[in-house]
Order: sequence, then structure tokens, then C-alpha cells
Amino acid sequence: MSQNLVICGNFVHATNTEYMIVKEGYCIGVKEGKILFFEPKDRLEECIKNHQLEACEIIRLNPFQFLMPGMIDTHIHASQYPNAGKGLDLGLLEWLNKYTFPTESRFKDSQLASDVYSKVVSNTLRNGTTTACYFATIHTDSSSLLCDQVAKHGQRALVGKVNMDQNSPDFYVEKSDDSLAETKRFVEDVLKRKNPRVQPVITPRFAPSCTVGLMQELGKLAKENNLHIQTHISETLDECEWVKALFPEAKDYVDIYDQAGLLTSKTVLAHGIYLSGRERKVIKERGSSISHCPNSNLSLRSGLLDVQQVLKDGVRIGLGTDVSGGYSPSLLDGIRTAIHVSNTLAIYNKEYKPITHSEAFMMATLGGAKALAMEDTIGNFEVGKEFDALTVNINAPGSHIDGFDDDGVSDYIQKFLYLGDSRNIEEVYVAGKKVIPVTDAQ
Ligand SMILES: O=c1[nH]c(=O)c2nc[nH]c2[nH]1
Ligand SMILES: [Zn+2]
Repeated sequence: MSQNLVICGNFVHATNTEYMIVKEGYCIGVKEGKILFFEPKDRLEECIKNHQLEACEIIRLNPFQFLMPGMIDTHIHASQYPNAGKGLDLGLLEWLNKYTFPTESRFKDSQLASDVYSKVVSNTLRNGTTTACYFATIHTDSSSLLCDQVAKHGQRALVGKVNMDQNSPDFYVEKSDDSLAETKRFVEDVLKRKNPRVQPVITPRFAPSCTVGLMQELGKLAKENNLHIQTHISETLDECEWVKALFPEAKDYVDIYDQAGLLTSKTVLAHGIYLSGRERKVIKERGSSISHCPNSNLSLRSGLLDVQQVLKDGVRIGLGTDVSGGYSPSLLDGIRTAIHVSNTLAIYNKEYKPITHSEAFMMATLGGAKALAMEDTIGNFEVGKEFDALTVNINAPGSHIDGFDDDGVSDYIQKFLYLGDSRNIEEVYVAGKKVIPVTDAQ
């Protein structure tokens, strides 16, 4: 049950006009999971009275604590979690064949699926991911088990049963008709749960793994049911060459998805490193978005995404961990690595203005919400949105952060983004419900 809450202290969030805005001495009121007020704390009594929250306990944060929006992982493979931190010696296509497909093929075993999915959901939540956009595997029933774990742990998620009907190993491939029928079965199963925080996402793995016919049918299915869509695009040069050879009639990589009806305002495309200006323009026109996965792009040596160009071209962009091409399930790592990728571009081009920690923070929160077309519900502390939030304490037991006399709240926030970890994330709320720390009742 989500409780009614009033919390007073320091806050940080992104808005439509500012990448990061710090609100010192504010109070927030939450009723039935939704934000009712967010005001300077001298208005506390008046707000409590106006919103009939008198019966509510008032939580007062200490000066070392602050509240930030929950982080949004726009691209993560739950089924690759057993491989996180290993098998990064190969480039994408070899890596898929040697490590990833064999691991994912094991998920027809429902016991393994439940075990792994429970671990990945609880680990990402502890690391402050309140919303995740997950790839599961081609197996329908075990993909449904990921939905069970998301609901059980109280996370918010989009969950995708993966589609693969060509160029895949014999032990991990579907017949085209089965792939579509099973996707319909999966979507029905998820929708009939009527859990607003667990939604299905149509998930053609990437163009090489899917026939045009299947992609078209998936596009139709998404349209008929107003569903989210996720896939990969332009991640490595080898992959782009392969795609050109496989789809000679397409204008470019984006055109393949566009022709299939897969580019909508609810589509998130992972990577997009080697997109042309024309391709970014089409993505923008369709209202689709990019998930930037910097850890994966460095770990698999795929390339360096120019985030400034993506932002300049008006394409929505969020951050993804891309476990297990990315080895870390933490979006704090995503924030840092995004900054370092951008710094690397600046080292090689003196004219280049790298992104700031504020821009990376925005991408991990409001940017992620926009990338997943969920900005009406989550992403910051705007009144009316659901309360997905983290209580951060830079002085938490075992913390690797030290504060000094001349540090202000903005310094604490910056130190957390660079030096913090799950120990500093004392509480995690999803839709007003405290899901971390885990209690016996959960
Ligand atoms: O980073 C990636 N991880 C994957 O599992 C994958 N499949 C296709 N392309 C991919 N890229
Ligand atoms: Zn991926």
C-alpha cells in the first residue's frame, strides 16, 4: 500500500527548462502515490491543511540528506544479468554468439528465470532504478516471470519478450508465426494483470534478427494496442555493414524500422552511435527516442555517442545500463560514464563542449521519463506526478563520501553523482510506496 507522506528537507530535480534545480528547505506532500504539493517549507502548515494531510507523519531530512527523483534505466537486458562483469573480450556480434545467446537460451527454465529476475530487480532497485525498460528473452512464460518479480519488488517497468526469427543460432530462434503469436500471448498476459506499473513493450531484438514480415506485424500489434516498442540501432560499424548487406533496398538503418511501422512516439532505440543526420531527423519527426548506454559502448568497444549532437537535433535521450554489454546495473555508473564519453570527445576535439553532471542527471531522470514517453507520470517532483524518489544520505554508514565545511547542498549532490553508491541510497519510493529498505511485509 502506498502511504500518505510529507517530507521536508533539500530536493533536487530536472525540469523542462533546467537540467538540475536544487530546492533547499522545501516540503513535498504525497497522497495515494501522487505528489499533491511541492512548496517552500514555510508553507508547510497551510499545505497540510489544504490537502487534509494532518494525520500524516512528517519526515524531516537531516542536512546531509536530500531527495531526488528515482532513476530511469531506458535499456537493460534482465536475462543477461548472470553475465554482468564477465565476457567483455569480444565485439558485439561475436559477443552475442559466444556469450549472450547461450545465456539467454537457458531462460526456458522457469526456475532459473525467477531466480535471476528476482536478483536483477532487487539489485537495480537498491541502486536507485525506480523504472526499468527490460529485455527478457524469446520465452513467453519466463518473460512473464520477470513481470511477477517487478510487481513483487515494487519496481515500475516495461517488460519485453524478445523477437528473433532469423540469423540466430538453432538453439535460440523462433519461427516467424510463433514469434508473433507468442508476443500476442505475452501482451495479453501482461495487460490482463491491470498493474499500471508493469507494461509490455514490443521487442524485436534488432533488424538482423528479424524478418521484415515479422517487424511489420509487430509494428501493427504495437499500433493496435498503443504499446511501447524497443530495439537496438547503429551500435557498431560491423553491425551497420551487416545491416546494409541484409537490407539493400532500405535507405539506411532507420528506414528499415520506419518502413515496418516501428518508429512511434513510444519507441526507444538503444545506442544510435552511427546514425546520420537524416536518420536523427526521422527519429525526431516520429517522436522516438535514443537510449544512451555509455558503459556498454566502451566495454564492447562499440564507439562514442555524441550526446550533444543528439540533443541539438532535438531527439529525446535517456540513459541505459545495457546490462550485460554494460557491466554495471547502476545508473550512477551510467551518469559518470556518459560524462567521461563526452569528455573523451572533447579531448579529441577542442571545440567540443562536453556534457555536464547536470545534463547527465537530467538524462537519468526526466530525460529517461521522456525517452519512455512517461513524462506525464514520472521523472521529477511536479505536482500531479507519481512519487518515485530516492532519499540520499552522503553521510550514510560505510559511505565513500566526505562532506566538508565549505560544501553546500549542490556539492553534496555532485559528490553523490560522482562518488555515491547504493549505500548512500537509504530509501527508494515507487508511486509513494517505500520499496527500499525491504520490510518483512514485502
Ligand atoms: O548491446 C547489445 N546487446 C544485445 O543483447 C544486442 N542484441 C542485438 N544488439 C545488441 N546490442
Ligand atoms: Zn542492449
